[in-house]
Order: sequence, then C-alpha cells, then structure tokens
Amino acid sequence: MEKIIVSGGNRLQGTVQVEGAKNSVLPVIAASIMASEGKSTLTQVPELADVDTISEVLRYMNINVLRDETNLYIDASNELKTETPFEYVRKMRASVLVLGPLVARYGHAKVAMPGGCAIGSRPIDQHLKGLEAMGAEIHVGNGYVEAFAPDYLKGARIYMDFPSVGATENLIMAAALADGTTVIENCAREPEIVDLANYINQMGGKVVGAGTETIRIEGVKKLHGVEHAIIPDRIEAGTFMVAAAITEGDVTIEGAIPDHLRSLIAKMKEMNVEIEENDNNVRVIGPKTLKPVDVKTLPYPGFPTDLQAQLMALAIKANGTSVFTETVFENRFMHLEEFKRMNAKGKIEGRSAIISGPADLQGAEVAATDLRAAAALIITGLVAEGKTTVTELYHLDRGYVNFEGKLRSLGADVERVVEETDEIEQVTAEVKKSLAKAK
Ligand SMILES: CC(=O)N[C@H]1[C@@H](OP(=O)(O)OP(=O)(O)OC[C@H]2O[C@@H](n3ccc(=O)[nH]c3=O)[C@H](O)[C@@H]2O)O[C@H](CO)[C@@H](O)[C@@H]1O
Ligand SMILES: C=C(OP(=O)(O)O)C(=O)O
Repeated sequence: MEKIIVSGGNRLQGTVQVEGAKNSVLPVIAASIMASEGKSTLTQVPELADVDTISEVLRYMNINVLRDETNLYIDASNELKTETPFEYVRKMRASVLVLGPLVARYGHAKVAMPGGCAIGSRPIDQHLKGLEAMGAEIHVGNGYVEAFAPDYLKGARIYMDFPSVGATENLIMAAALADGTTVIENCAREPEIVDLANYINQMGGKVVGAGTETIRIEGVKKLHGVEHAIIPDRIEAGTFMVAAAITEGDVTIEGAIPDHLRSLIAKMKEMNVEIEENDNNVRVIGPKTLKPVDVKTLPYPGFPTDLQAQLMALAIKANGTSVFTETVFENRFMHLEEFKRMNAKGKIEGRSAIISGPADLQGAEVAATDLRAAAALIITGLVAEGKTTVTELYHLDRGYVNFEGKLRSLGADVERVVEETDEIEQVTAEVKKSLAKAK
C-alpha cells in the first residue's frame, strides 16, 4: 500500500502550476460522446485517475480515445454502445454524466446507478426528473438506471429543486440535441458549467446563460468534434493557496483565476493572509498569526465544499474559534477525526464543526476519507511537529496530479513510499511461489 510521509517545519516558497480542472474535463469528455462527426482534441487535460476511468468508459462504448500527456484525442463518430457497466461507476460516480449525452444522441442509455460515497448518499433524482421532463421514460432497477426516448428528447422548461452541478451538466447535454428549446431554472453556476457550455457551443450547440441561474438550450440536429482547452482547476489552486498560508510561506499559484476563487480569497483575507491577485496567478503570503473564521459551504459563487477540509486545516492554526457549516453534503467532516489524531481541537454540532485554535499539531498516522481530506491532511502535516503518514492515497490521486512532487518543489519535506507488504502478505506470496514451482 502506498503512503505519503511528510515532515513538518518547512516554509513553502516559489511557484506552482495549476492543472486543468477535474470537474470540467469530466463533463466535457462526457459531452464529446455527442460528436457524431469529426474528432475532439482536448488540451490542458489533467493526468488524473478519474480521467483514465472516464476514458475507459468511452472506450467500452466503442469511442476511440488516445492520450498524449495533457492532450486527449476523442473520436465518437462510430456507432456506440448505449450501456455502461457497474465497474466504472464503482470507480467514479461522475460516470453518470454519460447518461444525458447517450439519451440525447441515441434515445437510449443504460448506466449503473452511482452509489453514494463517504461524503454522502449522492442520489441522482434531479438528473432523472429533468430527463423525464424532456420526455424520457426512466426505469430504475437491479442497480441500473435505463432511459428510453424512442422519439428522442423534447425541449422543456425545468425548475431544479436545488442547483445540482452534475444534474445541470447532464441536462444541458441532454438538451443540446433535443427537439426544441429547453430552459433550466435554478441551475448550478460553477465555472465548470460555463466551460462545458463553451465546449458544446464550439461543437455547434446553442447554449446561452451558463454561469447564471437560468440556462437556455436550443436543440440542434448534430454536433461535431472540436479543439478545446480545459479551464484551470480552482480547487487545486485553492489547495495550494492554503498550503502556502499555513506554512507562513510565499507562493505564486500560476494559472489560478482570481474570479473563480472569490469566496476563498475573501475568507483567507479575513484570516489575515496576504493575497496578491494578478491576471493569471495568485500570490499568497502566510502571516505569523492567523485569525479564526466562520464559513458556510454553498453552491457557487458561495464557498465551495471542495475547499472546506483545506480551510479547516488553516483554521486549526488560527488564534480562536472557527465555525464550519457544511450545507452541500451530509457527511463531509470525517477529516476532523483525523485532524484530532494530530492534536487538533474540534467538535461537530449538527451540520457544523467548531474548531478551537491554535493547536500544537503533532505528526501522526492518518487516513484520507475523501480526495480533499487527503490533501488537507498532507497540508496539516507540513506544520505538525515530527512526521505525519497519510494512507488511502487512491482518494488523493483522483483529484491531484503529483501533489507531493509539487509540494516538494516548493520546499516541503514530503515523499510517497510503497509500504513493505506485511508478514501475512509475504508468507502468502511465498506459499504461492512454492505451489507454482511444485506444478
Ligand atoms: C465531478 C464533479 O463535478 N464533482 C463535483 C460536483 O459533484 P455532484 O455533481 O455530485 O454534486 P451535486 O451538486 O449534484 O450535489 C450537491 C448535493 O446535492 C445532492 N443531490 C445531487 C443530485 C441529485 O440529483 N440529488 C441530490 O440530492 C447531493 O447528494 C449533494 O448532497 O459538485 C459538487 C458540489 O459542488 C462537488 O463537491 C464535486 O466535486
Ligand atoms: C467530491 C469531489 O469529486 P467527485 O464528485 O468526483 O467525488 C471533489 O472533487 O471534491
């Protein structure tokens, strides 16, 4: 098993480059399914486990997908399968994003139901309600969701119960090839939604209003492949901003778009962090003393749930009591128990976590509970006394490219090691070897 070992005490200094956004490239790759002509070339694609997983999904469907470092070449002009098996959804919930594009192009899709994950049940009722409004017949059973639209989808007016990111993306894609115009109200406004809309419009689609609470999509007959550059990952950028601040460092995050980070910048300034905004980067200088902060996670442009664990790490070092309220997911404070193993002080009350700082952080063995918690625990290890070991790194690799290497380039004492297999595993391996010889 792999683990990351980080030794506390080093200030981070220098420049780090942000990758393309995981939460943009996944829906964009899903949308490429709708290109019945031509090929798509996606650039600034992050080399993440989730990108490999969704690429496997597309190959299963008979789509040609080739990767060359941060470029992805997709040719969906073949006749495609309209089903995807559980094995992919098990690895990555975002596989459900192929539902909308498949129903839009073929009038049929059968996709394994995405289970929940550690942070919550994460149902897809909003996705299905919108597809039904566009005329799809939905069957759920045996762990699968199947959508039928033999006369293809029709434009509709859809009011979302709340601004679900994935549901907004699935419905934009479904509407792009529907017959007529669709209006989606109370939809998500994330920058990744705007990036998806831009890609679909480059393909020949007609999407207007992305980034606002109402999006209007005029269905077209067909879409074609295009070249598209993925926007920078605001969550990775924010993660490195916190890493700089917590170590009293001085780091420039190249590629960060300040306008995508307004809520984090505001909260970090409240905590006495110095932040310099430039067109294509953000410079962060961490203070000797941090002030506490109150944060409530909300749909964009509110404070992002994906930066909650990271800012909590910073609050653990602040002089005073901070309150974090998580309104997006029902179970996204599991990292607090791991922080407490490092001598952090905090407790959960309902949907809020109360953090009492500053803590005298001690290195410990901790386990990642989701991909953002993984990053937050490593960041906390940067300022703990002694060594911190972080396991369950498959979480981290879903959302960060070479996280420990980038931290090392900024001066951190951090390495990824492969844990020696334990005795039972070693004995098992030896027995297997002997049996093989005996045959
Ligand atoms: C690949 C990707 O882009 N992932 C992001 C996306 O996830 P995802 O698209 O899954 O997040 P949603 O915005 O859909 O979910 C927000 C909340 O709504 C609930 N919900 C969602 C859909 C639905 O039909 N019914 C329902 O109840 C979810 O369980 C969750 O509690 O947005 C989240 C919220 O910004 C981010 O944390 C994730 O990083
Ligand atoms: C929750 C996240 O991603 P996903 O929706 O892919 O699980 C995240 O990026 O923090």
